[in-house]
Amino acid sequence: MPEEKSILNWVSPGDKTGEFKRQQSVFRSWISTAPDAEFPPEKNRYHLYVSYACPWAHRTLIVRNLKGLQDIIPFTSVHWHMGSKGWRFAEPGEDVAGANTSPDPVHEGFTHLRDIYFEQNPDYEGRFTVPTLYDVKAKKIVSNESSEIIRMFYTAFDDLVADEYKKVDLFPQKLQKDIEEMNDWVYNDVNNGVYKSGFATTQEAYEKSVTTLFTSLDRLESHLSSSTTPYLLSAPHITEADVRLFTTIIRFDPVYVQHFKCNIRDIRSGYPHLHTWMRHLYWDYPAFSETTQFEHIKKHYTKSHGQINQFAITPVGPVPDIFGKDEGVAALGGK
Ligand SMILES: N[C@@H](CCC(=O)N[C@@H](CS)C(=O)NCC(=O)O)C(=O)O
Repeated sequence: MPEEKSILNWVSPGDKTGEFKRQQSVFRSWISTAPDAEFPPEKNRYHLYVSYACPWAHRTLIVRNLKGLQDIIPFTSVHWHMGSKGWRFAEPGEDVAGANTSPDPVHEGFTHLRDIYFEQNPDYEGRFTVPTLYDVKAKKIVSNESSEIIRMFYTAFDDLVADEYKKVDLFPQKLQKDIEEMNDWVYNDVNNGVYKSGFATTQEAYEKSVTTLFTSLDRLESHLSSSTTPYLLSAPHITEADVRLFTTIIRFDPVYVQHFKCNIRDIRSGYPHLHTWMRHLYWDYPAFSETTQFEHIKKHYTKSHGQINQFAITPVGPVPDIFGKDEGVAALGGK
């Protein structure tokens, strides 16, 4: 494959700005209860392909769990390594950490996620990304945009889940405006900001992104310090804003601080409110802890990005990946 065509070139070699520019997702259909819907909600009809390493896919696993969709939407995680053909499935008999890290159970013989994209269109030229929500019956990709997949999960399957899950409202009417506003800057500066910092190929592009990232982390810290509840928007329960921020913050100390050079501060010693908020979600809600696989997270980034880490050595620390709920840096022996 010529260099400029490699999917592992995160900044196009011809781009003098050195800035990472994330592409728009291509598949944007919706699962809907409308009478004539192409993709109606049905148990076991849809398969969710994720990577435990990926923060965008992680959103969908958390929401699937919070909304009680585990028996309705099966999922498979790809192997943590991304090579020149993109994400691959585990091979038969291969031992990969985490539940559902099997070969593709839907398509016998498919070895890579991209095989599913080429099944749709042999001339497909977009990226082969997780999450991918796939309709097994129609053999079609419904969506590969996490922000939309999670919103489908909020309500589309409500007729199929128990009442306790129907009640889970991650996008309540009265907070929608606040959530959208926060999504806007948190997506650009934080969720995508770590990638813009880490993939930058000029000093200027890196510094611009990393400075914006930390300004926005400061803003989140101050936001949480005045929250009247343990959640981001002073809501009495988890909302979309918590889910979307969590998947970046949980990866921050283990990977982004060193691998993406996001090291002005770290979460555990520099952001007490974010640290408490993150550990509350992780330790008190299985939806967050059961879907977090630190081995995938650490190995994926450090062993897949040859341009950043030539020898693919995964740093041992930080230790631990996450502190216990009531521990802090002092647990390391410091005061
Ligand atoms: N906007 C997409 C982004 C998804 C995305 O970029 N996923 C990454 C993994 S973290 C991926 O699969 N990248 C493969 C590639 O770009 O080749 C979403 O939120 O669903």
